[in-house]
Amino acid sequence: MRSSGWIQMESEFFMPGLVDTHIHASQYSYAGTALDMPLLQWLNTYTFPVESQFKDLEFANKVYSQVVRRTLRNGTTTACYHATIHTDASLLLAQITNELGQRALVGKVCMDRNNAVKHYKETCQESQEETCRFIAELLNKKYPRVKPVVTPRFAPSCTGALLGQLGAIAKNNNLHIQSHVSENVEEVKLVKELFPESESYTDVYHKYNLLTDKTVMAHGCYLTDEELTLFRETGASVSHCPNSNISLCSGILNVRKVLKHKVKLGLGTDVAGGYSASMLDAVRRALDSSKVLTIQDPEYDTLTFEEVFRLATLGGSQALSMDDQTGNFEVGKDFDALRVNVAAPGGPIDLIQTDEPKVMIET
Ligand SMILES: Nc1nc2[nH]cnc2c(=O)[nH]1
Repeated sequence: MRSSGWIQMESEFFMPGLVDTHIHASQYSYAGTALDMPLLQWLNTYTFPVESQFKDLEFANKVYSQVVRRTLRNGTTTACYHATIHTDASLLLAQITNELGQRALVGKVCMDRNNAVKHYKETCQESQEETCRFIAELLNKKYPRVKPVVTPRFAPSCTGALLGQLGAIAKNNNLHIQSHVSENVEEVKLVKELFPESESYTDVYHKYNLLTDKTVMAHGCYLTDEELTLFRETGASVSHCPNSNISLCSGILNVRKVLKHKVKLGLGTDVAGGYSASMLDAVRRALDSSKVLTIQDPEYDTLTFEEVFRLATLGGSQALSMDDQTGNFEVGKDFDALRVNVAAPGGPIDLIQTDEPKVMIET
């Protein structure tokens, strides 16, 4: 066997663990609520006030333990997490993922601009110093599967000075980077106003050395051909978060266009913009979104189930530059696997005699 998606048995099979390339652990407490506003208002009204509570380590411990347990139960063996601006709570999230056995990238969020909720931001210097402390303390723990990821929240929350410092920190420590890009029309317009010298939203990150082959950017609904070319050239990837894109009425990512540009692509739940912490839900929403594009344009080549399954596994590991360790059952990788029993008593599946499991092998 060279590389395989499924290993088949009677009513049970193993499949590669699911890879969530974008999830806000700190937003889990209000997942499934508060989806009545577009992105920028939603951040100011719900998200920032909730995230500011993570200064309280007891609260952080409660929410982070719940979200890691829940995502593991949902089959997420690898997750790329946004925490909050609080270093100690972010270290706690890393500790919890390590203890519960999830492979994870954990990011202490950086933001030195926030006019709406003034107490939920750092100075540029604090953000830089606390990021360095977060990285040093986390690396010092030597967790085998949990690593830090440099996390500027998104361009509107950061000054150019902070973005530049974070680009340098990531480079000097050879670290992953995560952020958001081109999620919503109003946000793209705001970035143009805040960074008039940049050619595009993507160019803002590129200018500050934040686009590398270890960068994952969430959403990208409005990326132009030129921006996707920049992603391709730098090796940066896109995290497609269909539940969130629909729930916040942000837009619909044209996955075919991203794939045509040969940009690495994974799937994300984007809790709590996305109301579900399940990657199975992300698979379903990705298929639904693709079908909406086909309804709008019958020439649009709808994604297949097999393609979306791949995005949720190997595609995600490629997007996180972890495909040397996980994503499928290729010899030499770690065995991040889900054991699925489709005939489990009381389970959600009714097996009909003619049902045949589909065997997918990728070589
Ligand atoms: N969906 C989403 N987009 C963002 N852009 C900046 N911050 C966020 C966030 O928390 N969620």
